[in-house]
Amino acid sequence: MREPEITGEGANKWRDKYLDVLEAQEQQEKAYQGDLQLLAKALARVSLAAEGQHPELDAALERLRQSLRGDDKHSIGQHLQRLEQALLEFERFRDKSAAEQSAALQGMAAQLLSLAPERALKKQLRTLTQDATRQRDRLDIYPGLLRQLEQLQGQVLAEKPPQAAKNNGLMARLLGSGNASSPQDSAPEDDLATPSAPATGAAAGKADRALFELNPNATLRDSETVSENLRGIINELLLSVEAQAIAPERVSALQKRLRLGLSNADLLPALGEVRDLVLAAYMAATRAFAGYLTEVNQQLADIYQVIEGAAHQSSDLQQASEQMQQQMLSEFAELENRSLRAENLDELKHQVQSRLGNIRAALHDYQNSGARDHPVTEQLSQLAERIRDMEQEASRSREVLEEQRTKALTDPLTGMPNREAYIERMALEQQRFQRYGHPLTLAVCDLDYFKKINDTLGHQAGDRVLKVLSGAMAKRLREVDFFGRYGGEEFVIVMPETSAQQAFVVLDRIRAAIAKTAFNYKETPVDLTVSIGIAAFSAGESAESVFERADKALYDAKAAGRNRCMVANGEE
Ligand SMILES: Nc1nc2c(ncn2[C@@H]2O[C@H](COP(=O)(O)OP(=O)(O)OP(=O)(O)O)[C@@H](O)[C@H]2O)c(=O)[nH]1
Repeated sequence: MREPEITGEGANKWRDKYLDVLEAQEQQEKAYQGDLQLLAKALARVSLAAEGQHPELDAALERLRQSLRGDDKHSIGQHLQRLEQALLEFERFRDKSAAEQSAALQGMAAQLLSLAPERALKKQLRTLTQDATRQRDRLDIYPGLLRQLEQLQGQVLAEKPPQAAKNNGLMARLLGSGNASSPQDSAPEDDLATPSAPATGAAAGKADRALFELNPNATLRDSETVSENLRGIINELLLSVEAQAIAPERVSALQKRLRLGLSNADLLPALGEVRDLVLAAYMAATRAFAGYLTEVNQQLADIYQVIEGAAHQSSDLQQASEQMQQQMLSEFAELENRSLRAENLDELKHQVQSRLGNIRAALHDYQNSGARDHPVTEQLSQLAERIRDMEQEASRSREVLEEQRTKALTDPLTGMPNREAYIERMALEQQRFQRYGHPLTLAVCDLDYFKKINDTLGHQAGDRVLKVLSGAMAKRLREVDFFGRYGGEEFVIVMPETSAQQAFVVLDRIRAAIAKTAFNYKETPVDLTVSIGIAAFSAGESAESVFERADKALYDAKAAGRNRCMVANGEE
């Protein structure tokens, strides 16, 4: 068959169309080539900018650039693959180096904190440390943090004469080097009457600022003794775990060594001993509980066996038995389930006890269902007896756990609730505040010139003051108020159903009473005053934010001359 002939006009039309398409394609290709070149240029620039981070990454980037220039026979695809590997390696390296930088920043901040700078600087240093911890993956923040640290360092060092910093190196302060207090240290900082009693020695004079620093170049002399602060911390640690119960001789030997004063050579072994005692206490508790659970399991297995045997008895009995078996199986399943979900020992024990109670009730029902005359009943009643014993044991364990919990929430020095207890109580009060909207006020209270008491009368006197003062304040508050030690010489007071103004009236009365009270330490009068910052919760406000405002008000009270209460701005 013949092809239809294309006329001259038709042929022209097709050619024009073809030429148009060809031109459009050529332009597209040109544009594509242009984009490709721009992309290659941009990639080369970016790769140059990324240089200097890590040697392997640099090498991979160089190869990529060569390939982009066409100097390399390998394809870009191969180089990109290698680059990806180098980037993964770099990411690991970057995380590690971020962690190291963060640790170094924190270490530097800790050193400055150990020089006991004034409150505002101390606070800024702590914030900086928190920032370095919270955002440690963000390398871009480090230059800013370093600049901040540099400024703070300048301010701290301007505050502390370099001489004092040099003579009282951190390690020396930690260990109470035996140097006499420098005149700067013992000079009164203010117009408060200086108590007439002589300082109780250099160790006591400097102990207050002790912080532990690992300094590989520190020179240690055997005559140096561990500062009172460190001793206090170790003692508190021993008191707060059950070490006394499991290794009383080791604990009293360690306490004796601490009382007599540790030489530098003894310091590390003593810390090792503390670590071992704490671990031993923990392991003993874990072992005891594991033993208890094994016993529970054994009991449950015994019960199950007896019930299974009973399942083949008379039909009435069999029905009762099957019913009980069902109940038991579901109790076992529930026990297993809840044990897995339990978040702490206390909860776990509670679960075990309540499940055992259910199993016992099921046994009781079974015994009352006509099974009394059956020989298996005797076995069951023996088992029930044993389960009762176990329940009593579980209840005793709960009491012990409750005691431990109370200990964990109590500050061992003052016997007052500690910061953990404050956090717990605050969360509760905040929930109530959100639900009912009744006024809720927080106050932060700080002893004035406490460092001077430590410096002039010694650390033990300081401890005594903290104890007496906290008792004096707590007893003047209502039952519903919360009073706790937040840390150091700082206390917190949570006052439900109280506005900032009402809190001011109460707390200012307490402040005045403290200022008027004659405190004595070994017959030496001690002037005690407190400054208090007060802030009331406003709708939707977080506990941290209220604390910050109360703390700021406390700063203001200090700055305005101390021995006063101040309400946070805008609440008067
Ligand atoms: N004895 C004793 N001293 C402590 C304890 N905790 C913190 N300190 C000391 O309390 C002192 C607080 O000193 P600073 O923060 O300078 O405050 P301050 O001397 O009270 O001065 P202002 O608060 O500005 O009036 C430091 O010397 C700490 O070592 C403790 O448990 N016992």
